[in-house]
Amino acid sequence: MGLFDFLFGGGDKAAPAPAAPAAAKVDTSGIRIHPSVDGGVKPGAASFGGGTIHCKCASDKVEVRIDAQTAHNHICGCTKCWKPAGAPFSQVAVVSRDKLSVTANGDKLEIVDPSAAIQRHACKGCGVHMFGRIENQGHPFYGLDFVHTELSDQGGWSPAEFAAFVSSVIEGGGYRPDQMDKVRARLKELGLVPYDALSPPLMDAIATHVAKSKGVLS
Ligand SMILES: N[C@@H](CCC(=O)N[C@@H](CS)C(=O)NCC(=O)O)C(=O)O
Ligand SMILES: [Zn+2]
Ligand SMILES: [Zn+2]
Repeated sequence: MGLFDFLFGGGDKAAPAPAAPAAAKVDTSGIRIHPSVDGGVKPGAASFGGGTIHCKCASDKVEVRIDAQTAHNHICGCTKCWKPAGAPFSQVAVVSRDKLSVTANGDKLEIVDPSAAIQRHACKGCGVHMFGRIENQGHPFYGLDFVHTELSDQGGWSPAEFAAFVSSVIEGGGYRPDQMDKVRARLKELGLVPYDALSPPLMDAIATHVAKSKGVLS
C-alpha cells in the first residue's frame, strides 16, 4: 500500500466510523525509553548550579564543565542524538554556550556531521557526544548547546519534561510501528507528553523567530 492509500484510504468509500469504544488500558510492561527515566522521572535540585560530564573512555576521558542548571531537558527519538547502549531514546537538555567549556582531553573530540544544524562534538575513543553546538547565528536556537546530563556523576540536573521526535524512533530501529501505541502510553505514564517534533512552546519559539526574520511579526 502506497503512502497516499495509507493516508487517504485507497479510494474505497469508508464506512462511517463507529462510536469510539472506551480506551483500553495499554500494557506498557517491557517498554524501555531511556535509563534516566525508566524507573520514573526524578526531580532536579532547586539550587543546582551545574557540574561536569565525561565520556565513557576507560582513561583520558573527555571532560566538559557546565556552569549552570540545564533547561528544556527532554527525551528525543531522533536518529542523530546520542543514546546510551541499548536505549531506544536519547535524553538531551540545553545550556547557554557561554556556560560550557571543555576541561580535559578536548583533542579527542570531532564533529560528527559538520553540515547538521546541531554540530555534535563526539569522543573519537568511545563515540559519546559531549555537546552539540549551533554555529549558524540565524538559527532560532543559536546560543544554546545540547548536552546529555546522564554523563555526569552529580545529581540535581533538570529532569526530562516531554518527549520529542517520538515517531523518529522507528527510523533508528528502536521500535516497530505496531509498538508505538505502547511507547506513547509509556511516555505518558512517565509524565512525558509525546510529540513528533518539539514541544509546542519550542515549536512556537522557532516559528516566532522565522516570522520575525521574514518581517511578518514585529
Ligand atoms: N527523523 C529525523 C529527525 C532528525 C531531526 O530533525 N532531529 C531534530 C531533533 S535533535 C533536530 O533538531 N535536528 C537538528 C540536527 O540534527 O542538526 C531523524 O530521526 O533523523
Ligand atoms: Zn571517550
Ligand atoms: Zn534528537
